[in-house]
Amino acid sequence: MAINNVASAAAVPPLNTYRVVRRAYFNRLFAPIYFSAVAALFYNHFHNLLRHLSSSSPVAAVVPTLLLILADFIFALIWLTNQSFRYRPLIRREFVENVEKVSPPADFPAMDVFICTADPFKEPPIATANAALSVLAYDYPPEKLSVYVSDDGGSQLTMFAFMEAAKFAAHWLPFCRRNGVLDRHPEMFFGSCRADDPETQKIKVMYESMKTRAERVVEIGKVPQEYITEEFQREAFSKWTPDSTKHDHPTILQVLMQNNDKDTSGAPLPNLIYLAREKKKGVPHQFKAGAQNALLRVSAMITNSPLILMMDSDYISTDPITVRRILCYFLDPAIRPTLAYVQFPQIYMGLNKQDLYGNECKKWMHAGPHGGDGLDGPSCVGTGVFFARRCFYGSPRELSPIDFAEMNPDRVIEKPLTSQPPMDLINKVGGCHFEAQSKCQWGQKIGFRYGSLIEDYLTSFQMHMDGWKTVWCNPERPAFKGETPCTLVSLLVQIKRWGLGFLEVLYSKYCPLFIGIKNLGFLMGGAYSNWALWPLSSVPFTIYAFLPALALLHGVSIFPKVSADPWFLLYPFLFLAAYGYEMFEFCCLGSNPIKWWNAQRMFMIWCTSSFNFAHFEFWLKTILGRTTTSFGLTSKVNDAEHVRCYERGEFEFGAANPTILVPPTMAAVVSLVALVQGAAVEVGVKGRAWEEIGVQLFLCGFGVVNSLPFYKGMVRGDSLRLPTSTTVMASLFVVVLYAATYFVFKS
Ligand SMILES: O=c1ccn([C@@H]2O[C@H](COP(=O)(O)OP(=O)(O)O[C@H]3O[C@H](CO)[C@@H](O)[C@H](O)[C@H]3O)[C@@H](O)[C@H]2O)c(=O)[nH]1
Ligand SMILES: [Mn+2]
Repeated sequence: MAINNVASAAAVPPLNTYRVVRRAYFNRLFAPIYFSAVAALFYNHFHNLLRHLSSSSPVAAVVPTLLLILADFIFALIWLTNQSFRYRPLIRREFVENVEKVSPPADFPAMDVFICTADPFKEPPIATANAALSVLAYDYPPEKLSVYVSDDGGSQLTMFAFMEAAKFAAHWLPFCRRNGVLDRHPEMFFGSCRADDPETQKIKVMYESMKTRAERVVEIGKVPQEYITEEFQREAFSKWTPDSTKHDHPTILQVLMQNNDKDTSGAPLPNLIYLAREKKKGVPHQFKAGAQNALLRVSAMITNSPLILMMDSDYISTDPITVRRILCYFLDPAIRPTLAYVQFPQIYMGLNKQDLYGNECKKWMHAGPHGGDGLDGPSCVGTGVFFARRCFYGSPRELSPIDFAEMNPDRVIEKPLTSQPPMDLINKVGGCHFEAQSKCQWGQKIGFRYGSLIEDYLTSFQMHMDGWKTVWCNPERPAFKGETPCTLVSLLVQIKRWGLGFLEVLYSKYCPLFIGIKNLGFLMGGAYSNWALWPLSSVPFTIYAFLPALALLHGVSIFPKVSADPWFLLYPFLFLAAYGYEMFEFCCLGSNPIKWWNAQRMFMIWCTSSFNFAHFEFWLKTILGRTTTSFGLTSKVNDAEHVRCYERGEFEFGAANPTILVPPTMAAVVSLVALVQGAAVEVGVKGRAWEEIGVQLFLCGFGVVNSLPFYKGMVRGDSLRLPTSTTVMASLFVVVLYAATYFVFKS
């Protein structure tokens, strides 16, 4: 049934409600005060600039002032656009118990689930299969549920794991139903349950055998003959020709389970479909966005469900009623017509107690969407998100042109899948030349949008500009949980990719600062701008990490003297108020001050490292006119020693190529040296009044406190210490910087 047909507007029991959080009102009082202080700071900056221009040594004074103006301007822009998220955050509640009163289960809309995976060695197929099992077991009519796996790795190893998962599902689904299991992710369930009754024991044995087989094939790198026992398996594997590679193979589609198959209790099973879209060397495949668009088209030919759940391979569902929960929005006649998607928060497993690396991303992954929800809705984060299929095809008012009538998002397929899907059409739409030949502007006007490594952000931005609205759903029991890199270098590389993705949007014709504010207004446009400006934070953080310290090393004072002077007092006010509010917001979102501290420290490291490298890569790419050629998939296989170190709460630096660690190490070195030089030589030996260089001493001290894990890493004895070569290289660069800035400060 199409969602538009469900429930008439009359006498619908409430499905959802919301309220604005109280701190929004406090912020409306606080923000104008802070804004006035920012304005005063700029008045002071420009006043100083004019003064310096007429001084006797203008270069030494003007250059630092200009850099500080630039840094503070970017800080101010980020603060200003961040107000969008603080203006009207919502708390929502769903009345899941009313869903069946609005629509009987037989009339629920069908749902397709898309799971993306890209490499069996970085994303273990058993984990992806577990993710699929967690959604196959949703508390939802199975004949209305279809799970599609997109395998950009085009690997038999992944398909094999899914064949095993299909066999296991026939036992697992009725087991979960019968026992009211809440954790329907087998690995998680068996990890936390004692399995002392015979039924659970039996199913655990089955699971372990499936896991062993799936892991074994990855270990040996192929599916051995003795594992291929059925004719349909032989047929499926024969779709790989001897010259098939990851980057060159035809479309491979295999239905692994379908509605006319029955589980062990006799109930129908959901559909489970494996897809490896066609790949050819030299034809751009647009990474995850390309995979999702192929899924959109292929699924249109088979089930064309009006609702689509998107999940990454490192993501699992942790609450079986989640589909019913989102129906509280998709069945609400007041919300439904313009609702593009319902986004759930990214909540991660495996974080250490105090979230050492700030992976939770409270500010961006929680405060941001929470605040966006009170405007036109949160931006999309790519996983744990339920879309209306319709939103990929034009604005709510107007359907875009489509390639085939089958792709019409409003086309309803009433009968469950029981026969072979139309392979001629599927080969066509799954083909790697299809988009280039289509007149429908895939990736530009329809489907997931191309042009940024963070397709989720760009796509949702354009959907909002098309007039769609979105919802942030954050239930008490998390609906999804995911994995996140827990090694420092892989995290920094991931953040670099995200930074590059934002820069690709910031410097494109879709720059939210212009087109966003123009189309969506100051608040919503500001919200999208805030995201896009994220990697630009590297400019002020790098300036503040190096400039005050280098100036101090040259004995130059660049800030107002510490005194009761109001121009000086601006500094502590702006610093403490910004930091204080952020910590307060963190705690309001269920975090604590230690996690906040770790997150702010990590953010500085991202800024000096990941975002600077993202800028470098972006400009290199722009100047050389290259398109992005690599995604830098995060590996989900963690080294045990790294994990132990992380769990102890210590930074682990060991990596084959730690260049990405050089800039934060430089910041650590320069802050420490400048602090010692400032306090001991300037104040101690030369007898300079400390008030003159007080702000610089404080900033260096702040840098030192934030760099403590780096100093510890330098002197630690274990194998995951900060490599000496990195420290030496960073120190050499600091010497170069010191020498280079000599001419500025001594001129
Ligand atoms: O060519 C590719 C590359 C990646 N992926 C899939 O994309 C997903 C995300 O990859 P991962 O390495 O885990 O990246 P993350 O940085 O963790 O992903 C986050 O950031 C992405 C970009 O914003 C979003 O799309 C994701 O949903 C979000 O979880 C995974 O399922 C991959 O299998 C593909 O399908 N094809
Ligand atoms: Mn991921």
